[in-house]
Amino acid sequence: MHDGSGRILVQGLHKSFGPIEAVHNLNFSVEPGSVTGFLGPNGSGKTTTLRMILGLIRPTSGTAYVNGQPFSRLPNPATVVGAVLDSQGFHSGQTARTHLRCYVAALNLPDQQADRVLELVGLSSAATRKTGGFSLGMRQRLALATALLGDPGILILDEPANGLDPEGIAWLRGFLKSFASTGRTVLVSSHLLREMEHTVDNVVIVSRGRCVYNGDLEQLRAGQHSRVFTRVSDPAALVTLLNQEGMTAEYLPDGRLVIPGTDSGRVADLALRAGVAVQEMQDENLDLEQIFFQLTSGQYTGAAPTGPAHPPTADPWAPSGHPGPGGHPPGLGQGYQRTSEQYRYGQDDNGGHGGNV
Ligand SMILES: Nc1ncnc2c1ncn2[C@@H]1O[C@H](COP(=O)(O)OP(=O)(O)OP(=O)(O)O)[C@@H](O)[C@H]1O
Repeated sequence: MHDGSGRILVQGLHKSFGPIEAVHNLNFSVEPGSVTGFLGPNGSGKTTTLRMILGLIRPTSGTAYVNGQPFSRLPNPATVVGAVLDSQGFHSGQTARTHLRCYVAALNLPDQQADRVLELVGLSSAATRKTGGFSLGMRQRLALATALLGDPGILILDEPANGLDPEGIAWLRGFLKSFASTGRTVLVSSHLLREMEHTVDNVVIVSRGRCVYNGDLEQLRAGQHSRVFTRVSDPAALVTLLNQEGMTAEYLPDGRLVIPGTDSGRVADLALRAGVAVQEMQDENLDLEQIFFQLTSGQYTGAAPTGPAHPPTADPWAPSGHPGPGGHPPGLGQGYQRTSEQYRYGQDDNGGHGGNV
């Protein structure tokens, strides 16, 4: 029997498709009573992970538990988990109600459950319309309605905001928050932080199949996410002292150093101790979007964040075939376009994803 906890637990999950390592040693839990965002750039392994949680593909190693059980062992899974991985699979000639009634029959539910879920997702007025004429937003709602048929305690949705207009996103936000507020569990993936920023309470952020942050969104926002750009007379001497103090620094192509997780006062003190002259110093505080970008090593190509501008110069960091200046969000500076490993000084113990964040 499942434990009824409403908890999703992912332990050491790993998936390779031949030479492609889609998911690498993922560990996280999703708790009931809150909305958890599963965030990461395209191709970072979100869908693969959700499919493993739902027992649709077998992990190379590791396990995912839902209510204390692997999904495949859940009795009556539709009453435990409602999932939407794809909102395209409707028969275009069927009405919304007929589509739902097929599932109602398969799940042995009362007929009126179809109309109940249509009402929950705000589609009652479209019950008799053929799904072929549905907008993307209506399809998303109908897919959600299908997932809700078994009155599940857990919802798992893959990119449910894709293609929704701002009104649709606001509706989805209200729906998911109210679902979670009744003590139920929501895990929702997105490659756009901005879409989910006001919807989720907790986030699991993945980049290249690895977890780079797992925790409270507010803590991520409130954490120490400042960095300093500086030009000094002897960068190597300053970097040596920074490293001794447990800090990291990177060289920018224009000769400046960028030092994450600190402020100009501390850097000035260290420069004095190192006996180097400071020629230029600038503080920068990262907003949430920039933090996300930094955590995902510049893989993120979502909505452009705002921030202090940096001089637009030819981008020597951009890998060939990738956009140069203008190909990355404005305001981030060139330091965020390249992979961190290429020019990082000092320690980096989390795979090069901005260890100070
Ligand atoms: N069936 C498969 N066969 C081979 N490679 C796959 C398969 N499924 C996924 N991949 C690869 O695994 C990696 C992770 O893909 P996945 O779809 O899980 O990422 P994602 O974060 O959901 O991306 P998106 O937001 O674009 O859907 C990608 O490199 C993808 O090409």
